[in-house]
Amino acid sequence: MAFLELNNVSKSYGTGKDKVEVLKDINLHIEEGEFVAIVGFTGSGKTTLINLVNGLLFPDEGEVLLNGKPILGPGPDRGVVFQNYSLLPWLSVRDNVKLAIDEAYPSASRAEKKERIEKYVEMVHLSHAIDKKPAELSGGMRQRVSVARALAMNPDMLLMDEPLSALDALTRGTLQEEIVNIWSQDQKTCLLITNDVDEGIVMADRIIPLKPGPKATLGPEFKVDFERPRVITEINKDPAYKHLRNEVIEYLIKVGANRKSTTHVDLELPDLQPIMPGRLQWGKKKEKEKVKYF
Ligand SMILES: Nc1ncnc2c1ncn2[C@@H]1O[C@H](COP(=O)(O)OP(=O)(O)OP(=O)(O)O)[C@@H](O)[C@H]1O
Repeated sequence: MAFLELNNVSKSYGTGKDKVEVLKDINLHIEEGEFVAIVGFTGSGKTTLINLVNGLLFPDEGEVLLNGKPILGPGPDRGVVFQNYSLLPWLSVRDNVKLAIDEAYPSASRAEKKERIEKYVEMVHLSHAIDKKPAELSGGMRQRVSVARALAMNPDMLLMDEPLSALDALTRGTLQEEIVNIWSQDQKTCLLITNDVDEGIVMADRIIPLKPGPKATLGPEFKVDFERPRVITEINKDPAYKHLRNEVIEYLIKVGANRKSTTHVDLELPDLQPIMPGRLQWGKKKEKEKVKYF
């Protein structure tokens, strides 16, 4: 039994002639401690898929099981990081994180909660900004708060729905590295939704494409065997990296073209960019980032 199981899951919105069949026959098994990236096209149903795991949606057919039990709703066992940060603007960093801790540890003492808040805010390098409000933070800092808030609940699983897609390449790279570092310390099970193949390769153990919808289903998995920590400036010189990247991209282009020829719908491809010298070199620029945030 896998830690997370989606068995023959289908999900539609609407009824009658307005019915949209978004996901069809999704089968996904994730082992405890594994980091899986789902990479897919805009509008293919990635958020629908993560909401089925989060417990905000329920399948029309099939089952979603966590630790062998059906998911009945959201819970502190699953921490979620969204694309749009979803912080409460009138609360400080401290109080945004506290909200999550209050939910996950309602009977903890005030001192225990304080210690926990400070530990996770420090983990994402934001101690200096703990009393600031979201409006006083950059996009990258806000996303760090989201990550701290999700982790502070000590969830069994971290769900990330395109958490970094609104960030610039440097901040994105730094946060990818930080999330992976935290993941490797805590060995949470992670499900990442992304439209960036490089992000999947740098972060995940497996990349699984979600084919374009309607009736989107999962494609074949691509194993990512590179040793960790993965530094993009190192692995992008590796022919195996280029080979894997091209394999995933070629697959996505192929399924995108097939779907386009049968549906007459204009598909927006995921973020497929050629490898450029200097792109995503956060390994080198991390020091600069530190100067900015510490
Ligand atoms: N509540 C809803 N009611 C009706 N249709 C919906 C609803 N939510 C999503 N859809 C439709 O389902 C499809 C998949 O949406 P979803 O948000 O899961 O895709 P996505 O892959 O996450 O997209 P994006 O990459 O643009 O965020 C889209 O066609 C969308 O319009």
